[in-house]
Amino acid sequence: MRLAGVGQTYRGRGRRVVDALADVDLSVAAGEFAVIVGPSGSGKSTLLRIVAGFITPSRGTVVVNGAPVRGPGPDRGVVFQQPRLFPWLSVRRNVEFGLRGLDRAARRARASEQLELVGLADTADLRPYELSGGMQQRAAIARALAPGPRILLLDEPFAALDALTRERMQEELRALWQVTGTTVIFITHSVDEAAYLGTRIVALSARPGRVVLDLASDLPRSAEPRHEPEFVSTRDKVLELVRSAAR
Ligand SMILES: Nc1ncnc2c1ncn2[C@@H]1O[C@H](COP(=O)(O)OP(=O)(O)OP(=O)(O)O)[C@@H](O)[C@H]1O
Repeated sequence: MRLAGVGQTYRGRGRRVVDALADVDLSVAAGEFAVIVGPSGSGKSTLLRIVAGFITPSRGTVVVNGAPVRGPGPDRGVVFQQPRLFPWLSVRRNVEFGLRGLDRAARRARASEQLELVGLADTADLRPYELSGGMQQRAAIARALAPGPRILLLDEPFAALDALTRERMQEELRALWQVTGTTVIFITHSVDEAAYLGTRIVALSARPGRVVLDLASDLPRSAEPRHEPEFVSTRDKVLELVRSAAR
């Protein structure tokens, strides 16, 4: 995935103009777990929506898997802060939703595989509202992964969860990333989350968002990675830059 000179200016009603992103150059290699962190309003969601193909940027080019992005596609799966599951469909049917090209048996098999992967095999026939928030978000991740995207885009997926569930989900997502080999682009405003998850941490400045830090990170995955000195030093480095860029 490569962004070159990407800028986004929103033109609202009347003369309201918002410069959300300015001149972003960013390459994410296949298999990376890239976390984009920045203060509120730094254009993180805008950047994700551009890569997803939901919006065409005002300036610059976006290339995914060697082809320019012209809209959403099955090569990119998206997970939002709210799970956005269809309440009238079972969990299984929600996961099958993005698999319309396949026949019924193949859809079912693929959905079962994904539900197994996220630990929801036993709840496949329930409706989303019968699941906890963390389980709903796992179902949303299974739905996004079901078509086998090359890139998984997540926009603050754990922000609405309680602290313990959030930590568990972070660990599960790391494990999923390791088994699937999917490239991950993860948006957060939490510096801790960025330092914990990313193999690559990209920090954006306050509006308009510009890249102010692009750091490779290789935390030792011990029993308590958050207690490792590497975690603390990465977090402090990111925090300092995000703070000074927000001023
Ligand atoms: N569709 C839109 N029309 C007009 N302005 C918009 C639109 N979407 C976003 N903006 C503005 O662009 C700026 C960047 O928004 P964006 O949601 O990308 O930032 P963010 O870093 O994800 O913020 P947060 O962490 O608060 O979610 C904000 O000032 C926002 O008000």
